[in-house]
Amino acid sequence: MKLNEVLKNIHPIKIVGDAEVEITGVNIDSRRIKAGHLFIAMKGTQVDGHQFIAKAIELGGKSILCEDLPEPVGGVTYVQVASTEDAAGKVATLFYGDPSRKLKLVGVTGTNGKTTIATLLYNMFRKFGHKVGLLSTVCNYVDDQPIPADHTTPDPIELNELLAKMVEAGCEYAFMECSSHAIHQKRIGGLKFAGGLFTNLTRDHLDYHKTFENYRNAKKAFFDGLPKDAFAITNADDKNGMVMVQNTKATVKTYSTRTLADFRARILECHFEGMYLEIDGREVGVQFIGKFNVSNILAVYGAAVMLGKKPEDILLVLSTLHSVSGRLEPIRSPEGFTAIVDYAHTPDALANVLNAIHEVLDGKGHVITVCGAGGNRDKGKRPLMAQEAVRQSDRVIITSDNPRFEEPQAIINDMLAGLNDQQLRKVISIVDRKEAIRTACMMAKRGDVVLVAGKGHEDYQEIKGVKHHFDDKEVLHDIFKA
Ligand SMILES: CC(=O)N[C@H]1[C@@H](OP(=O)(O)OP(=O)(O)OC[C@H]2O[C@@H](n3ccc(=O)[nH]c3=O)[C@H](O)[C@@H]2O)O[C@H](CO)[C@@H](O)[C@@H]1O[C@H](C)C(=O)N[C@@H](C)C(=O)N[C@H](CCC(=O)O)C(=O)O
Ligand SMILES: Nc1ncnc2c1ncn2[C@@H]1O[C@H](COP(=O)(O)OP(=O)(O)OP(=O)(O)O)[C@@H](O)[C@H]1O
Ligand SMILES: N[C@H](CCC[C@H](N)C(=O)O)C(=O)O
Ligand SMILES: [Mg+2]
Repeated sequence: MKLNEVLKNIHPIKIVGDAEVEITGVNIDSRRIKAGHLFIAMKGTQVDGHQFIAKAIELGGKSILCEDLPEPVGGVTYVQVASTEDAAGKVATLFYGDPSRKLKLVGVTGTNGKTTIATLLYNMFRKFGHKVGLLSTVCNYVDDQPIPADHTTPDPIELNELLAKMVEAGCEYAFMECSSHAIHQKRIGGLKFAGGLFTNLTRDHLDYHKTFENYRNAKKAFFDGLPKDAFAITNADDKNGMVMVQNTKATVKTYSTRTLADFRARILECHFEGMYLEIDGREVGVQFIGKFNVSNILAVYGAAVMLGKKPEDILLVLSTLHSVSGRLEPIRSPEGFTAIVDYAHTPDALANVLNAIHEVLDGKGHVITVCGAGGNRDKGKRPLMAQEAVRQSDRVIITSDNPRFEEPQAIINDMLAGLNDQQLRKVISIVDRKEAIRTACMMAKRGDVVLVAGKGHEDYQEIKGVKHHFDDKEVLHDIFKA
């Protein structure tokens, strides 16, 4: 492909050299440059990619997209733009054949529920007989082929490469999570969305966005960017639900478990095995628990309706779907208590999961919670998470999540600092996560619930840059076998 073909959707300030040069690849990371690639130099949060331009040329890069023109090297073409961050997605999309226009792409954003909703939509549309793609925190899929994910939303190059693979595999639909980081860094730039979904907004990632307002605006930018022929489905029960869609060109639809909305549901009955719901006047049994999952299910239902599926067919498939890996996943112990592995890693998610557990327990058992908080992430949420855990549990064991480059005990101390003397009486702290889970299981009696929160599907614990194998579910199964 020729360089000028991938520049069609951007407005270069200046081009130095041959714009007709053939390019064999596009990359934002100099370390991945191969002969003939276009290197896009981006100013990141850690380093300025411009300092790797020489390295990219040394590795065979034949063209450079940048904001600041360096001293030119013969035989290399330079394209200057105002923002490489803005250009990267638009360029990558054209290089990969504009894949998002060749399938129906639906994005999900919000603080909690993205993985759940995107995965349920993926499972549902496969059950409808379509080939489907999924981009999510847990794993990416090109039809039935899993491709490991290390971000919630991949970088613009990997993202378009994956979408192109989906198109090539014959996928008609793709469902993806759009994290606030990704929207803010324009990783999704240049993509054409058929629809967007909003879940909810509570505090997270303030380490990155600094203020709640910036965080909200990052999410809102996704809806601002949707085209006229897309749909925007928002949660009318969330304070920020209508804010999200106030400037969108897309067709707005709402869902609610409480007020008037386009898509509505209420709980008729609930057990640990699932719930009976009434959705838009029809009854359906689902294999999920928790009020927040009713919202997630409604978002899925609404998206399927907007994608042209019939309500009765949607409900039939919904009743066959089950919980997403590490999201409210129950494991029964031989002693007769229930362990629940969940990915709740924000104060709000913890509160919701504990609520869901109490809805089912209905006062007939104790709740023992094991939780921690991730290192090198939002510190402000730590004391709040401890408070939420204590508020709705009989005992709490505070432990390590992914300490990353922080001291595990220091993170635990930040959590404990949120508690008063009376609250502290319910709490013990054990740095070693395996020991913490084991201790919780020793405390539990028949009918109790042990909630193991924070890591969900993760099969590692990240300590000082190294990912050590660790899997909450595996630890529980080992304890139950012994
Ligand atoms: C804070 C953050 O979001 N950082 C992301 C960002 O990196 P950055 O801008 O900091 O990059 P940088 O390290 O400063 O480098 C600048 C540029 O120089 C390039 N470079 C760098 C070194 C080199 O030798 N050569 C080279 O070319 C880099 O490729 C980059 O283009 O852009 C990169 C490419 O897209 C991401 O991989 C990187 O994710 C980091 C690893 C990360 O941990 N991100 C997390 C916080 C994240 O994105 N999480 C969200 C949401 C999670 C959630 O909602 O739960 C996610 O979508 O996963
Ligand atoms: N609609 C919801 N409202 C509140 N909490 C939710 C909701 N859905 C899921 N949760 C809780 O949040 C946790 C994370 O859910 P999920 O992985 O679906 O969210 P996510 O938005 O993908 O998170 P991440 O930002 O880490 O990718 C779940 O384990 C559950 O505890
Ligand atoms: N994708 C999120 C998930 C965090 C999950 C939790 N286990 C942690 O490590 O904090 C993040 O990177 O902030
Ligand atoms: Mg996710």
